[in-house]
Amino acid sequence: HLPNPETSSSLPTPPDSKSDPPPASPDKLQPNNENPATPPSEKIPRDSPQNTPKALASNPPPPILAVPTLNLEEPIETPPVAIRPAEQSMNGSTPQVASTSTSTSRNESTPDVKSGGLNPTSQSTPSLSQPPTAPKTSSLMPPPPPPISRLQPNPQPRPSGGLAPPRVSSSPRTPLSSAASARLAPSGSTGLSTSTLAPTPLSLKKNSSSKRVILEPGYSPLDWAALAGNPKNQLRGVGLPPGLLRVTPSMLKTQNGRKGRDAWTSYQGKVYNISPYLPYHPGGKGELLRGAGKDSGKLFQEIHPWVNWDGILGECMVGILVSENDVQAENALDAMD
Ligand code: HEM
Repeated sequence: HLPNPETSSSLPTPPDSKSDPPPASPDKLQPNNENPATPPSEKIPRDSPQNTPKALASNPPPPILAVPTLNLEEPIETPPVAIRPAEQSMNGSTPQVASTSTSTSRNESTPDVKSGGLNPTSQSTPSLSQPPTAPKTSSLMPPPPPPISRLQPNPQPRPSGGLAPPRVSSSPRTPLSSAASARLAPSGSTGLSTSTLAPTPLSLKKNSSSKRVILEPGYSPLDWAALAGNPKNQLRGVGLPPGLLRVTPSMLKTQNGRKGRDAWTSYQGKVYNISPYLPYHPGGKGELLRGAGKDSGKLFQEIHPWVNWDGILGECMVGILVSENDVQAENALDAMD
C-alpha cells in the first residue's frame, strides 16, 4: 500500500508539479481526481486559470500513473476486490459471531492489514463514496476507485461499466439458468415425442410377420363378442352337467374335436371349449386346434401373450383341470357318456 500512495503523490508532481509549488498538491489532488473523473475536461482546463492548467499537466500523468497503480494492486487484490464486496456483506454478519469462523476467507485479507483490517475490508464499498471526501485517507482510498474508473473508461459510455459487474456476479448465473432451462426443454420434449412414436414401428413389424387369416363374413371379433354375450348360446357345449366339471388330463385328451366331440383345451388350470371359437380365431382354425385335447398355455404365451384369454373365452369355460386319480372326474365323464 505504501508504494501506491507514494506513486500517486509523485504522479501529480513529475512534469507539471515541478513548475508548480508542491504544497498545492493536496488541493491539486482533488482537482486531479475531479479531472480524471471527467476525461473530456482537457479542453476546459486550458481556458480555466492556473489551477486548471495544472490540472492539464497533471491530467495526462494521473491516468497513466493511475493505471500502473491499479495494475500493481489488481494482480494481487483485484480478484479479492471483486469477491470482497460479496464477502464483506457476509462478513458483516459473521465477524460479530467469531473470528475463527472466517479463517478461510480472512487468510488472504488479514495478513495485509490487521489494524486497517476493517478499513481495507470496507475500502471497496466506502471507497466509492469516500474519494471525493478526504485526500489523506484517499491515499488508501484511491486504489479502489481506480479499478472502478479503469473498468469505467472502457465502458464509460455505459456498456462495459454495466457489463463488468454483471459478468462477475449476475452474468454467469443468468446464462446458466437460461442454458439449463433451454437444454432441459428441448431434451424433454424430444424424449416424449420419440416415446410416443415408438409403438407404431412395433405394430408394423407385427403386421409384416402376421399369420392372421381372413375370417368368413359374420365371424369378426365383434360377432364373437355378440355371440358370447348371450348365455343362451351354451358355448360350453350341449349335454353338459350344470356347474363346472372336474376334468382330468385323460378326459381332456379325448376332447380333441374329432368324432363329433368338441375341442377342449386347458389354460392356467381351467378347461375351455374352443370349438365355438374356431371360426372366429384370427389365427385360423388349424392354429387354434393345435391346443385341442391338451394345455395351450405354452403356445398361447409364445404367440400372443397380450390376448385376454378369459375376456374372449370366459363363456366357454367347461371346468377345472384335476389330477388323474380324481374319482369325481371319472363320474363326470361317465355322466357325459
Ligand atoms: C393353441 C392355441 C393357439 C394358437 C396356436 C394360436 C395361434 C394364433 C396365431 C398364429 C395368430 C396370428 C398371429 C399373427 O397376427 O401373426 C393368432 C392370433 C390371435 N389369436 Fe390365437 N392361437 C391360439 C389360441 C388362441 C385363443 C385360445 C384365443 C382366444 C382366447 C386366441 C385369440 C387370438 C387373437 C385375438 C388373435 C389376434 C391377435 C392379434 O392380432 O393381435 N388364440 N393366434
